[in-house]
Amino acid sequence: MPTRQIVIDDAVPYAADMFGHLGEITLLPGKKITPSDVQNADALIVRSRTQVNQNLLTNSRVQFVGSTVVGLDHIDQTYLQKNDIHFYSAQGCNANSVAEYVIHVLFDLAERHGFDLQHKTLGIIGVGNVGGRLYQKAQNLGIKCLLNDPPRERDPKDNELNFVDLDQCLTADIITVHTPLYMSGVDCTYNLINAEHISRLSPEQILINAARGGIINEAAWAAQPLQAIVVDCWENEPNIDETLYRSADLATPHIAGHSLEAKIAGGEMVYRQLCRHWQIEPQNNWQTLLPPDPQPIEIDSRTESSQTKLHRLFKEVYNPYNDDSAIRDKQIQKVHLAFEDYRRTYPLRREWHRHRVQNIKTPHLAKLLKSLKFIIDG
Ligand SMILES: NC(=O)c1ccc[n+]([C@@H]2O[C@H](COP(=O)([O-])OP(=O)(O)OC[C@H]3O[C@@H](n4cnc5c(N)ncnc54)[C@H](O)[C@@H]3O)[C@@H](O)[C@H]2O)c1
Ligand SMILES: O=C(O)[C@H](O)[C@H](O)COP(=O)(O)O
Repeated sequence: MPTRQIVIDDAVPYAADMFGHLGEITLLPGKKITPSDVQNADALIVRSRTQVNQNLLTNSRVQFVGSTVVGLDHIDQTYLQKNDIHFYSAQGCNANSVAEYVIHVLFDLAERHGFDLQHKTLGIIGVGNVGGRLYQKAQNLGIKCLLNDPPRERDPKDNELNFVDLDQCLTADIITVHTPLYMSGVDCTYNLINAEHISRLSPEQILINAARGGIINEAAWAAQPLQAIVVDCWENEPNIDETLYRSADLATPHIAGHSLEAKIAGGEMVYRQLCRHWQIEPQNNWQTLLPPDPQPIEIDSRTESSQTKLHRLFKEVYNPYNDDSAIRDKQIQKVHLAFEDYRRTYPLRREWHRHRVQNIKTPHLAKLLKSLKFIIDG
């Protein structure tokens, strides 16, 4: 049998080590994969920056497409299905990474604006893999939540949670969206939070988009006085809107899902699916290449409040403002240029469960950290 050819987005970590025993690997920047690159490929492994459609695949022999991310707006699934091309998407691979990003942001906003998160309500629009994990974490932290997810609410079998309608959810102190980007249909999410909704928000409210640009009306959002505007996902990335960018309290370049664990999980889920598709036994030796866990973190202060201690801990683990300042510039053209480069060379970020915390003297905090999946020592 001729050696199989596999084209992979070079932003998939450990791709050659993971997929190398399945065939001949060609690594390319996701945005630059062309029809000629995939013409003789048997499998195509992408992230979100490759538009997978007829233009790309019409003359290729690709029979397997794997997307190592969650969003599906870059994939023409109808075309793949019509042409009997097996498609697999790593749904949920980065849910924890995004949920942790939002919690880090909440703690930072609480410190900057001097409020206690337990006195705030969090409105979660879209309660799937990301929204569901965020809800769990928020509950563990004693944050009251309002949940909005009409598709789940309509499902008679899905009765574990209480949902509210969008208008009710938009009364929360802090609102965060975690839906897919649907351009049409009964659950259309494009402009889901429209100018009318935004005009009714108060200056004390906070609005976060770490899902997809376009779910929130950006022109109205930029003009509305709010306590904080947090944007990770933008329309027309990387050429993001300057007015919204200058209005944002935190502007990150679509990295909420970019923890190392999330990127590896996405690649591994697709890898194992391709092994199943080609009936080849998966191998694990690439896992020996993973970086060691971070150094343990000490928390030994009995004086500060739990929230302050937690906030110090969270900042030590990850500070989203570093991802803001990394590309911030007075000239928007420089921000546009830095946006994609920074994402492709994103610094190492480890999820909470890779961190050990030691010397905790307050049992309440130890219990709370365990519920948030930090590893507690002593
Ligand atoms: N910023 C990032 O790095 C990042 C990372 C992961 C995912 N995302 C984005 O976040 C989205 C959600 O990710 P996920 O893994 O939770 O997906 P998911 O499919 O598990 O969850 C999406 C949820 O949204 C709900 N939903 C659909 N239409 C809705 C509507 N009109 N109103 C309210 N809820 C609606 C669905 O019922 C589902 O429960 C993804 O589609 C992706 O675009 C961004
Ligand atoms: O769709 C997703 O999973 C996320 O938006 C993810 O951050 C996309 O990652 P990218 O391919 O843009 O690096």
